[in-house]
Amino acid sequence: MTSHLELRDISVSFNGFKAINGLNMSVRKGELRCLIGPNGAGKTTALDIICGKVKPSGGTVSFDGTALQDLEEYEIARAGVGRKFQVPSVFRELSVSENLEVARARRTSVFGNLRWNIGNSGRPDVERLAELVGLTEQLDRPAAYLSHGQTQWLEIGMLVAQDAELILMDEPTAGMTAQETRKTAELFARLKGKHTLIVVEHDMGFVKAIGDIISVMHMGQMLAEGTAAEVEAHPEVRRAYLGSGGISHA
Ligand SMILES: Nc1ncnc2c1ncn2[C@@H]1O[C@H](COP(=O)(O)OP(=O)(O)OP(=O)(O)O)[C@@H](O)[C@H]1O
Repeated sequence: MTSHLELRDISVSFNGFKAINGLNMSVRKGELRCLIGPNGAGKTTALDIICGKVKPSGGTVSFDGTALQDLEEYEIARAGVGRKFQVPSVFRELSVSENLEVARARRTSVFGNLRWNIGNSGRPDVERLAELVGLTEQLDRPAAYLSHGQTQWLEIGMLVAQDAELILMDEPTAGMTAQETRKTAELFARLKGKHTLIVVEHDMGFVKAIGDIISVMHMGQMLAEGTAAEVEAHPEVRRAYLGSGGISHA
């Protein structure tokens, strides 16, 4: 099967330091890929490259056959790539439904949200989006009053409302309670298949709960890929995590 997203021989330097050094990664359409690795491995930078926040000094990023590496951030967003940052970018003074409306208005597809059969008919669409991300009871609440977990779900709902085909997330469960983390795993299971997801995570319990294939980065390169059992047993992965409490404390 041809890949949906393909990073080939990507390099990035910051002031002469090679943060990414010959990175390769292929992700299939509809896949939920977890990206793990010790601190400083280059995971966040890899997401920054895909969404255009950081430009590679070498290599190519291909998404659905389109070369992204030379496009501007807004052009990459328009091509269907959505990024969720660690600090959510919701409008705190607007209600949940207003935030979802704003995101729907930013949608690039003229056919409505085909992935979820969410069309152009107004509030019922917003209600369906809120249901998807578990915020039905909060529809009329200002985003400022949401819990930390609810705010993360709202931002994910906004990416769905924009019809982002590829959703990139950096540590989405950081700061969440155990119950919120569980609900997030359930949400990701619903999104998988309809969207392609790349999730950078340190919580191995969460990674095991959601991921099919796990990619392990180390020193700006791809060290290993496989199931949780495969990467945990991989000698080089074990070596990379030496001194950091092991992969379970990634
Ligand atoms: N804007 C920048 N300027 C200089 N160095 C940077 C910049 N961004 C990242 N780096 C360096 O590049 C390397 C990779 O950073 P990155 O944040 O991608 O790693 P990470 O795997 O996401 O780490 P963590 O798990 O700690 O978030 C690190 O050594 C980091 O200090």
